[in-house]
Amino acid sequence: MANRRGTAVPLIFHHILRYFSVLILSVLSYNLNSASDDDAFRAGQSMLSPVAAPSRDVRYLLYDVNPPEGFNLRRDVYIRMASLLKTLRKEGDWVLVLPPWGRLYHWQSPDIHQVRIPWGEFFSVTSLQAKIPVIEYEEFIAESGGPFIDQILVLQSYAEGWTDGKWEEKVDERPCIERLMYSKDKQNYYRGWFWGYEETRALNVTCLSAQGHASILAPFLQNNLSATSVMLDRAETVLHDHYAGKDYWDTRRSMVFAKHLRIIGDEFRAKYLNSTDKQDQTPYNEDWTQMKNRLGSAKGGPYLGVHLRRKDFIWGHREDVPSLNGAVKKIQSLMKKHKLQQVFVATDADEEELAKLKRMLPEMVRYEPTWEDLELLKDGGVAIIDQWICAHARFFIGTSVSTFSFRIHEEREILGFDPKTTYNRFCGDDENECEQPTHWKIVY
Ligand SMILES: C[C@@H]1O[C@H](OP(=O)(O)OP(=O)(O)OC[C@H]2O[C@@H](n3cnc4c(=O)[nH]c(N)nc43)[C@H](O)[C@@H]2O)[C@@H](O)[C@H](O)[C@@H]1O
Repeated sequence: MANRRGTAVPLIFHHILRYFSVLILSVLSYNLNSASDDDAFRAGQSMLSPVAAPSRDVRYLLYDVNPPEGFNLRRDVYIRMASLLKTLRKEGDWVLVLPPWGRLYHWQSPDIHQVRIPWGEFFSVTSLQAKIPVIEYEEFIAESGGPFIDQILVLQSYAEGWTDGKWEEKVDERPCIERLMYSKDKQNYYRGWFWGYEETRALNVTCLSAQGHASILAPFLQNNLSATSVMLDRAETVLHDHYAGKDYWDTRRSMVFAKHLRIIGDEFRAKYLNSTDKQDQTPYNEDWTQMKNRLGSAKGGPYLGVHLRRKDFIWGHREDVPSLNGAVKKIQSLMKKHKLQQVFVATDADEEELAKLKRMLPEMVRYEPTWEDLELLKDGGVAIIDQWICAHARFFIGTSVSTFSFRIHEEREILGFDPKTTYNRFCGDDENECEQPTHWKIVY
């Protein structure tokens, strides 16, 4: 119920905003009607900027990611943007605008509205705010006075690749290499995907070749631009400032799952897997800044946790992904080895593979939401519940190079599990060297 209320308010808000933005756009288009060429348009822009001056000297950093990228890579890009924001704030009052969730390739549940989803439906925004200032996109629209983004910088690599085969960190404004995903409307504003907010427009779009860690963009944003709101598109182009360092872990720890999702996961654990925080020694503190479970202190619930990535991972016939037969054999041997009677399986397998899996592994426990649950939680919420349950298992095994599995590793690291129980993956049936995942030790 809480979730229903949570979505209803932004929807009304959205309609009001849509009304006002259409009004603003019509007034502006009337004023700018005479701007026939680009120069006149830009001259008009500086006099009549539709972005109302915010009360303080705030600058907004927005970002988006390459459309085919999935949920858990996007969570990783958030960490990179958080580092950039931290660097930017050394010289200005920058705020990170959270890109609404939606239209993700993997979120294929039919008949469910999955666009313009605020971060608050999946994560605790107050927890994020304990690390850096963030606001939801609709707050940005309200605060900045309209659905306009001053400047979009589309990040790209260098057309010429690495110079002399040498890795060098650099940033330069360059002609766009790929066809832009933005087009001009009648008023000469740029329209684009903008997370499903049809009324959003950008005033300017240019391309920036960037090679290096996220914070190399800071001097360019601080010194070369006067825009109040800047959006980095293809933000995954830049790397982590310091992967798995203290700052990385602080931001990662601040990405606390929304409470209603954790509660559903906990109730499921208690009901079907005989697993509670007390018995499992996985205490959780709502305030992530106060949470520091010693590595090895968590015991975990009496079940094996499995993340079995299928769909696009098997279509490519990758050699590091097992057949269903191979996966079931490994699961059974792990259950025997660790004396576990139950196995929880998180998977994106299709109906046909699921039916096979159920036949081969009848004891398998899965979180299967009803259509009503799914409508409320969305594919992203269900993915988080699956991850939460896997994160609490006594022993976990995931899928090679899946960021879905990586995020479970991190969650278990935060909960204080012995790394031996976490950094495990399935091997392909014919894989000769089956290297296991790296242990990225938590840093406080
Ligand atoms: C090939 C690459 O694969 C990468 O996927 P990978 O890292 O596994 O992980 P994700 O980026 O999360 O993308 C996989 C998506 O598939 C669904 N999914 C996968 N496994 C499960 C599961 O066990 N339970 C539930 N509920 N949902 C699952 C979920 O929507 C998840 O966000 C993509 O991020 C890249 O963009 C690219 O497509």
